[in-house]
Amino acid sequence: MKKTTSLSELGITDDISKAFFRPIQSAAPPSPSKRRTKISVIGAGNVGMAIAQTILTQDLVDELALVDAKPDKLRGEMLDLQHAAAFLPRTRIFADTDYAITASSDLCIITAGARQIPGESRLDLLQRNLDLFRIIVPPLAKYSPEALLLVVSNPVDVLTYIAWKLSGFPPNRVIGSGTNLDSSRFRFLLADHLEVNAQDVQAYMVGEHGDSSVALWSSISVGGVPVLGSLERHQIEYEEGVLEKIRKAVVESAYEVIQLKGYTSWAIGYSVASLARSLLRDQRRIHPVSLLAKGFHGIDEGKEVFLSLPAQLGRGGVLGVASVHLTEEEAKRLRCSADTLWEIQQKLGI
Ligand SMILES: NC(=O)C1=CN([C@@H]2O[C@H](COP(=O)(O)OP(=O)(O)OC[C@H]3O[C@@H](n4cnc5c(N)ncnc54)[C@H](O)[C@@H]3O)[C@@H](O)[C@H]2O)C=CC1
Ligand SMILES: CC(=O)C(=O)O
Repeated sequence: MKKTTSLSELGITDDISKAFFRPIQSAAPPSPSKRRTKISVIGAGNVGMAIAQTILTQDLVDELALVDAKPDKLRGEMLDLQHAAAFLPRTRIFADTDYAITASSDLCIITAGARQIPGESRLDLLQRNLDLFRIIVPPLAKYSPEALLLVVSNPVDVLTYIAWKLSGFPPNRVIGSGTNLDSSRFRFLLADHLEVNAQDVQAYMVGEHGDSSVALWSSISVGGVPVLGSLERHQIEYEEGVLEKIRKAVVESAYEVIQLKGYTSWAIGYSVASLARSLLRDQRRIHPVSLLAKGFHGIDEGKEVFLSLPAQLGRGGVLGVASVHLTEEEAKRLRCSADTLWEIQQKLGI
């Protein structure tokens, strides 16, 4: 791939900066212990670029590396972002088809791969994206052995398991974006219905990022007030059918966007940038993300599946799983999701 045209390539040397700035007397070089933070985004498609641009506007890193298999598209995307430099916090952006540019990343975000066409489920993408992950994950692990891996490509839960196996990383450093997005959709629908701000609604979807995701009704609160308890106190009846309709609306919202515009991108961009912030800035915030879920809520210890549960995220990756209460029905649905994913994984031979 052709390199960015820099001023030095045009024969303009770094010495020129001396015409503008002279060092102060007795200045020491920058401290070697002050490391620059770096994120690599693999896949410069709709999702990868939405994530990249959200990361840039939120000033999350010093360096952003982009990798894709299509060199022209990749260079075009890189230049387009670089041309916004005058309006953005200073971030060094570079791109290549060679994974060497991802070296020493703090966080690698994988978005490469096939996406659903209308009518396809996320699980339908598995075989195509499994083959890609065999190409993508080993070099990422080789060039950034200390990095956190954040998987976005679908089906995200099974691919997070695969990334864990292929990387050899400890499970706390391999995370799937999971139901962080589904939970945002859930909060939006609830906030819209209740006419409140979605940021004041605490509500989690857990389990598979997909058709079998589980809504945790008992833990929904608005401004700290538990919603179901409050309805009961005011003797407002609600029906299980209504709750299931809202859950279905969350699940179907991705299909609707794909039907209408061909893909989803903006919401996943913000969702992943929020995860990147919690991880790299050690925010210790709780996010529902896909993690190694065996042993939680009755999921068999022998079943190595990745599913979303509310987890505390920080610089070390997954710091812990929140002890949220699940009703017996919710736990049963979660175990059902785990069984489905486990059966799929058994057939992969990984
Ligand atoms: N987890 C989630 O919540 C969400 C996941 N997704 C998933 O994200 C993935 C990407 O979706 P889009 O960006 O819309 O697709 P896209 O088709 O726009 O982009 C995919 C990119 O991957 C690149 N690619 C293919 N093989 C590669 C390789 N070996 N190395 C590097 N790059 C490679 C392609 O050149 C393309 O630029 C899909 O699997 C989609 O289902 C999408 C939205 C939300
Ligand atoms: C495509 C997808 O996984 C989503 O938007 O939820």
